[in-house]
Amino acid sequence: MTAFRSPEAFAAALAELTAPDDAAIAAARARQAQLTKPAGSLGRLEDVAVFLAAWQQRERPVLECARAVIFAGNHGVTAQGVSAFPASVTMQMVENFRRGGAAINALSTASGLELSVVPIALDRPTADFTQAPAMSEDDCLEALNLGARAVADRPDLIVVGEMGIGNSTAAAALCARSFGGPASAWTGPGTGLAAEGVARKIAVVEAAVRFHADAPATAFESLRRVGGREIAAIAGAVLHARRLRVPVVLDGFITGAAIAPLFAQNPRIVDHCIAGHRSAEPGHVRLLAAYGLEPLLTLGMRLGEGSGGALAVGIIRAALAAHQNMATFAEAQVAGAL
Ligand SMILES: O=C(O)c1ccc[n+]([C@@H]2O[C@H](COP(=O)([O-])O)[C@@H](O)[C@H]2O)c1
Ligand SMILES: Cc1cc2nc[nH]c2cc1C
Repeated sequence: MTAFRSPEAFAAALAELTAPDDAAIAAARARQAQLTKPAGSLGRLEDVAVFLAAWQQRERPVLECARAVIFAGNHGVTAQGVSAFPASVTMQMVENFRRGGAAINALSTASGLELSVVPIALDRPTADFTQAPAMSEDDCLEALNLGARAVADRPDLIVVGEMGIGNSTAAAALCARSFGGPASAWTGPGTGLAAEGVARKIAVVEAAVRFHADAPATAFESLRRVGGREIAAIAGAVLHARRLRVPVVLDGFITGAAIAPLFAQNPRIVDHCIAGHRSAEPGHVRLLAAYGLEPLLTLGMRLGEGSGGALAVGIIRAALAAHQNMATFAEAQVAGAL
């Protein structure tokens, strides 16, 4: 399966986004209006049920096959001392995911999610993007297509997650390139840099933005130049999910930043996305505000690996349980509003 055969095919897919199903939205809203509660009293749970109805194209959406997918990649920019951890941790954490010992293993089980781990060429880190494009066109296309493959069987919902030491630097560079603003507005401690390390990281993001300033401002070129393999895979997964009308739950700052260059080209890209949580990484507040997305949870998490997205699926399941299982006023013989 090759969803994106060329940078042009990727751009064309981004230009032609599917729309939510208006009939399913109307049917789901009508059902919500009949359930035994004052109108609107379940707050965002009602919106979540209607959102899933819109993308699954049915009045009563389901989460029988819900999947968390973690893409992993290595980053040449780690040579600049931008992370509190060594790059070797990326591969070691992939092994931990496989053995079942990571937070995402526990949280995806707790939320009834199938878990898929997709390491991408970990033995070939991207180039240091302060000095060269992170990836070749072919490598970027391959990563986009690996992302698309993770949703090709049309699960009922997908949570996107990532693992990649150094990738909060790539995420900051993608945000700065896509939205502008000073590098300092998008750059934070990541895995736990102290103030001096954050200052160095800001200079690295500034250098990256400067180095690529004259490159075409397309989503593909931004992903290729200052992204990473796991970041491009997330972009490919989100875009292909849209083609298949699979709703997406975003995780933290890095999964959000993966679609920043797509948003700059077509802001409708966030319409089939739920922000699972708001990460403690400072740039995430600004990013979610730019997208107009209100996170479901704010728990001070900043782990990545899909953990906040997985946790939000518990809320989404509750929203669907209420939508599916509550009695209507007529069924329960409860009087409606005066
Ligand atoms: O999801 C987030 O908001 C988040 C915030 C900070 C760090 N992370 C995780 O930590 C790694 C990136 O941090 P760093 O410092 O190595 O750039 C990567 O593996 C992410 O999954 C994730
Ligand atoms: C231990 C560790 C686990 C992670 N999971 C996602 N990013 C991570 C970064 C580190 C350092």
